[in-house]
Amino acid sequence: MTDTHTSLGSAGRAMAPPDGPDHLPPPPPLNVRGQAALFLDFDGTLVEIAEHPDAVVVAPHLPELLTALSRRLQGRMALVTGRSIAALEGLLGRVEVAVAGSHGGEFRPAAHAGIEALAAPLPLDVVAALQDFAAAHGGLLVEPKPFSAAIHYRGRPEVLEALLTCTQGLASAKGLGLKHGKQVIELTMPGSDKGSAVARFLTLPAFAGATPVFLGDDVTDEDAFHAVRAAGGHGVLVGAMRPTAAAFRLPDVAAVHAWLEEGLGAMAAPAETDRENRA
Ligand SMILES: O=P(O)(O)OC[C@H]1O[C@H](O[C@H]2O[C@H](CO)[C@@H](O)[C@H](O)[C@H]2O)[C@H](O)[C@@H](O)[C@@H]1O
Repeated sequence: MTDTHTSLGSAGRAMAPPDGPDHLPPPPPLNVRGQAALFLDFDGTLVEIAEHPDAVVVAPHLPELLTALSRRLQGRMALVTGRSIAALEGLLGRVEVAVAGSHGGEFRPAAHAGIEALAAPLPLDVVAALQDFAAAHGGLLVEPKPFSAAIHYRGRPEVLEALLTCTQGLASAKGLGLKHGKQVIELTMPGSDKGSAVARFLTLPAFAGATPVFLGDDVTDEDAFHAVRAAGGHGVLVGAMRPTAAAFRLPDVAAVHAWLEEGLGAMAAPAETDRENRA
């Protein structure tokens, strides 16, 4: 099944460059000696897309890989997902990594910190309106989150036009953001997206002076690609080529895992780095 979605970032920016290259090179190895900061999307980047949000398969080594990377980067790493943090941890377990969830609506600034709300809760009547639409159209999946709600139309492309009319009306009436991802439309509280989440991480002491890298597959990751570019870093598009603000590309989830493992393998543990610095 193809994943059709809009060609605009969620902030409505055209993804640069619209007439840009038809291919992008693979990213350089993670800059282990420098001050790399690593930001990772989840669905389509760390796990393959599945027919249902609960059906994704987490590779057994993935939680350990993420925790090890975060430690080696001395906390300069975060997962930045459209899922709620609770849903993410339901799949991954409690990984020791900073996280932004619900498209930047919720924020855990460090591995062992509490979760901060960066947006007001979505009004309950918005979720009810999406559930009414879902019931009237053969039972689409509605995924409520603390600061956004997703309605999935995977396998039901015929409802897209009506769904866009419904969600655009709700977004306009309630002053909400609308994100059109892979076979999903999400309504979000205004003022937060993956770009604002990355920018917030970069203000934290742990990320000071870091050169950020963001890996993501979906158009909703374009806000984050813009944010890392603005901070002197770069985005890595995962999947098929499309107009994007990313500078590099990896073809699939397997290539992402291989790139992360290569980066981890090349990294000296902090204790070893200290020894090298003293030598
Ligand atoms: O930002 P992400 O971590 O990539 O999350 C984006 C959305 O991912 C999930 O939906 C997508 O993945 C599902 C499982 O592969 C798939 O069935 C669905 O069609 C995709 O849109 C998740 O359910 C959403 O809440 C996330 O916002």
